[in-house]
Amino acid sequence: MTDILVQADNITRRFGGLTAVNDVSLTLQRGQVHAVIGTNGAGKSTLVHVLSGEIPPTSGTIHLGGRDVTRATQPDRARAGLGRSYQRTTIFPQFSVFENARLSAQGGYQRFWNWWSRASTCPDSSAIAADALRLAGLDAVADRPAGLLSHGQKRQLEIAMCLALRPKVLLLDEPLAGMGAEETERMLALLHSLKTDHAILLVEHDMDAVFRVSDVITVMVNGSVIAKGAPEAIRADPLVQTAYLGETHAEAGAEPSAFAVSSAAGHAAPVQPSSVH
Ligand SMILES: Nc1ncnc2c1ncn2[C@@H]1O[C@H](COP(=O)(O)OP(=O)(O)OP(=O)(O)O)[C@@H](O)[C@H]1O
Repeated sequence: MTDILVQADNITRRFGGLTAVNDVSLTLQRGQVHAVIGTNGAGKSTLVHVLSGEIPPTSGTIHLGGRDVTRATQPDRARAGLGRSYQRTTIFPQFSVFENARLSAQGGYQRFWNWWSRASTCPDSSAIAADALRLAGLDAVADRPAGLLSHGQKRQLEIAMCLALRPKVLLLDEPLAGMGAEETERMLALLHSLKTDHAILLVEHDMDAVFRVSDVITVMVNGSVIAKGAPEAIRADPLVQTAYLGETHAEAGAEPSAFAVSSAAGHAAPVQPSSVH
């Protein structure tokens, strides 16, 4: 059985005369975090929108688990195992953390409607929600109103709500935005633990985090892929250095400041799975 869950081939997306995504191909594989990085306006979010089914590609094809979903709707792709988180928070603040996860589970769990029983007593969606909260490291705060969570915990809850739909693939658009150092560590540990059973696409501006957690990195500039490979290869790629720094710096052999790593040894610290709370 192949572990390639998503195969996108030659994706192009135009907005009028602007080519936001230009002939991009990528695969998402179970067990891997595949990051897509690039300067502002490079086309990263547009690519995520196309993969999730929010907008159609102008051309190209997308296969999910071997099935052609290029023209499938967003709900159809979600049912086929594609989950996504958004840059904005999408939780119900007045509901408890558990209720948020359960509502999400109910959205994805299909059963004959039972008119006379309360939705909150549905054992299936409750079990799925509890599972998703445990995976996301939020079981200890399950009863808290979601609006009272810290920013980092809210982002974890979004991922839990995504997990409650029981996806095989996670498309994560800037999950670290606005997070402090401790929250970032927790989220990286969560991504590290989730990749065992999922294929993860990560769009993220925090380069230190990207280089620590990713197995594969695709670099986009002006809609096109200029490099793809393991983090070490991407860090050393002259084309990438030029794109991020400008030619003069790259020729002088400087490391792009965006790729600077935080550890004293000069290597990014590995993610510690045990730090998921
Ligand atoms: N709905 C739209 N209509 C017209 N142009 C769009 C639309 N969405 C995106 N674009 C344009 O497509 C290009 C790529 O945008 P996109 O948001 O995908 O880039 P990005 O790499 O995600 O940028 P950022 O890192 O700033 O979020 C930009 O020039 C943007 O202005």
